[in-house]
Amino acid sequence: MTGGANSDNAVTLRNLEKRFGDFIAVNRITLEVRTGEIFGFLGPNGAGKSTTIRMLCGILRPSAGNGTVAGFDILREAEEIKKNIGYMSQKFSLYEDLTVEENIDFYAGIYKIPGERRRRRKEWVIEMAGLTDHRRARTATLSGGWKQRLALGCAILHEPPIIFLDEPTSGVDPISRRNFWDLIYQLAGQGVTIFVTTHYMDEAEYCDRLALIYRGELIALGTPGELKTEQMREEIVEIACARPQELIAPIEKVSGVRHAALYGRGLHVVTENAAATIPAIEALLSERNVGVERIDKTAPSLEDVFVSLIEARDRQEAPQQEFAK
Ligand SMILES: Nc1ncnc2c1ncn2[C@@H]1O[C@H](COP(=O)(O)OP(=O)(O)OP(=O)(O)O)[C@@H](O)[C@H]1O
Repeated sequence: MTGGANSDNAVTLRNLEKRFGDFIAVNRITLEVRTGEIFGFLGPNGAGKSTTIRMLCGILRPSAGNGTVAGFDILREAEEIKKNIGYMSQKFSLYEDLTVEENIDFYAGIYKIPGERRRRRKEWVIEMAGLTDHRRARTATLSGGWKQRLALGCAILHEPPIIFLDEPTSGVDPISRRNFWDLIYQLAGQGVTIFVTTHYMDEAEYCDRLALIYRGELIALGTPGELKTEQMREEIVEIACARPQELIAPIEKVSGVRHAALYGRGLHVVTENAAATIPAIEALLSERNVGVERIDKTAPSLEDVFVSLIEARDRQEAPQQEFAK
């Protein structure tokens, strides 16, 4: 296969698998990412997200299966893929001892960007990252948000059509995260495909489509809206009350209740049947003399959906096992 920017799919995976000895880190994942899409790749720690991204970027060889990135075969055309993607990990890959400009020059050299285009791209990165007044500052002295935008700029100096971001916002403050996502939207608006892993549910909501992986397997795929309406078999009861943390254990003993978790100032209870659960919880709370400000059936959040899908998978595989985040 030869590469091509005109393909409808920026990424395709067919039964992609990675084994480390006997351990299966990525288990036959099949999916497609469309050109220009912001695709979120989610899953608990150790689910296999980074391993998948490393195979897609041509850094790690799959044990089985195949795939393409920017139209290039991940098994046979890894070098072409590296030229056509940007990759940024949570570690940012910046040289702390170098200045902002020196870091940009270093990456421009790696990507072999020639003269005039190099100057133009360098100015673009400095402006995009808001570093005009700090271009000669040592990178070590920059705040986390600035480093993050500089790292993104360095990763996309060569204007790749596809960008892989592996937990790009971990460890930066909420305002910086928001600014970072504004940049992501701008890039996607220009037709760039974004493949991003994150642990933050608000960021998952910003994605066009999401894949959830767990223990190396793909367990859900769809838009945030589809996942909330189609993937969730249980219903959610939201409770606003005092001392919600003390109520988790007794509520989880109510018949039909699968799980209860703190949510804002109250609780989200995952149940087989909200209509039956609400009176049972009301009775329990009145027995304990806990005043309830509000108790209602509500739409699930993405976090509810993910917790529910992961717990369902755990029950299928090992009925006694508890989900450890
Ligand atoms: N080189 C390796 N050798 C052996 N096991 C590995 C190797 N790389 C990853 N693993 C294992 O594969 C599993 C998946 O790891 P991976 O880093 O892909 O998870 P992740 O979903 O990215 O997790 P996190 O959110 O913590 O980054 C983990 O159990 C990890 O310990």
